[in-house]
Amino acid sequence: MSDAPKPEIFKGLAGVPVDYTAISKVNAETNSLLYRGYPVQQLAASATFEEVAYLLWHGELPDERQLAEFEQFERANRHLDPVVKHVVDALPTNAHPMDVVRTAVSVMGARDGLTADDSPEAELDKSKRLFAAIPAVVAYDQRRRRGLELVEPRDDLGYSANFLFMAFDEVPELPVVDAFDVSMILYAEHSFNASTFTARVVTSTLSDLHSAVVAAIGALKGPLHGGANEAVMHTFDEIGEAERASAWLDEALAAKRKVMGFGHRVYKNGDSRVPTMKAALDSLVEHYDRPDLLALYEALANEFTERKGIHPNLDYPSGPAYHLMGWDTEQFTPLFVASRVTGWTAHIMEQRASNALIRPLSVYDGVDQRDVPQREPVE
Ligand SMILES: CC(=O)SCCNC(=O)CCNC(=O)[C@H](O)C(C)(C)COP(=O)(O)OP(=O)(O)OC[C@H]1O[C@@H](n2cnc3c(N)ncnc32)[C@H](O)[C@@H]1OP(=O)(O)O
Ligand SMILES: O=C([O-])CC(=O)C(=O)O
Repeated sequence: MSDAPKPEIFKGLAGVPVDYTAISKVNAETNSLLYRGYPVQQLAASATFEEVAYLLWHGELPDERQLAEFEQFERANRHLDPVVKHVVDALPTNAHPMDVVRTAVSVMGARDGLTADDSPEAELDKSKRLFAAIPAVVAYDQRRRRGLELVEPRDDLGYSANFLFMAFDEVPELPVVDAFDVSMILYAEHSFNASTFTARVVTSTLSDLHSAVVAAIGALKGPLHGGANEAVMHTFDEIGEAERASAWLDEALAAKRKVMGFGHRVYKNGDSRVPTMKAALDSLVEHYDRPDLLALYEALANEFTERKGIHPNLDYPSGPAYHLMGWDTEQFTPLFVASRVTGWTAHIMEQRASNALIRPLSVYDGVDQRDVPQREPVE
């Protein structure tokens, strides 16, 4: 090994700014999150997810006419492509739903007539079509696992109501639609998180939009990132009831386990999105009359934050919220995909508009140069 001084490295790129972005601002100091300048809490309170998607792509909220046009486009592109359905049907029901949605997006890419066209118009068109098409994959995947038939979309319903309708074959009640829409808005965008950065790395090689989204889905699947919303529900199942939270935590901490749904790379004093998602969870708890679930939520959050000073992130309230709506636990992260595809594609377009190949340096830390041993030729 060389004994030359080693340059400083920033493991996990922690704290390293790598580019500018105009899409969102995560501010840990003020505990705030802005999408194109708008506080996410205000958007969650007064905009629909369709409006937020439009905002992320275009930089401005739509006016009435623009929104009507976009809604019409989204409703016209909601159907599950029969070829995608055929592929999904061929996958085993024990395949993880994230593998299914990743495969479905890959099939969509291979079938997309615009794959090679990276003009801004084509990229926007592909983004909107992915946004419209992913809910049918996620909803159908849950149904096929339950042995149920595909439910066709309804074009008289908004994005969130229709998404839930395709999954559960009934028009959901308003508090449920509202909570779901809030979750979609909060999950939509979060600057250079691991999956978005992955999408930007793939785009930086001048690869296509679908390839970047497929790679981003792979990054989101991990439990340190989007997979945590599923993991939170497994934790709740393990604990069972509020009274057991403290004893469960004793064991988890003694075993040096990570407690899923807590902690964040950027926010160290709490995730800006949690109060809004917690309010949505509260309304669901009331709607479904599940104070027991809320008691467990509070018991674990209070105990862990008090002991370790580590706060819940967005996945902590989202997990139980999706559970109350009736989603299977393994479908929680695909719901995150359905939302984050808006942020990913906005970043893909931003990266392409001002591209530089992303290729950092490594510091070699292996054996010094040496010669390959010469073997005697075998007689
Ligand atoms: C939408 C999202 O993607 S939000 C993130 C979702 N992910 C999770 O909820 C998974 C659980 N959380 C974690 O693993 C981490 O908090 C991360 C990966 C999100 C952020 O991690 P980092 O910024 O790299 O912080 P790091 O992992 O170094 O944590 C610092 C210390 O806090 C501890 N810590 C952080 N989060 C947790 C946690 N959830 N449970 C237990 N300990 C934790 C670490 O073990 C570490 O302790 P140490 O200094 O004694 O080694
Ligand atoms: O920003 C991050 O590192 C993770 C996160 O909260 C997100 O992607 O929403």
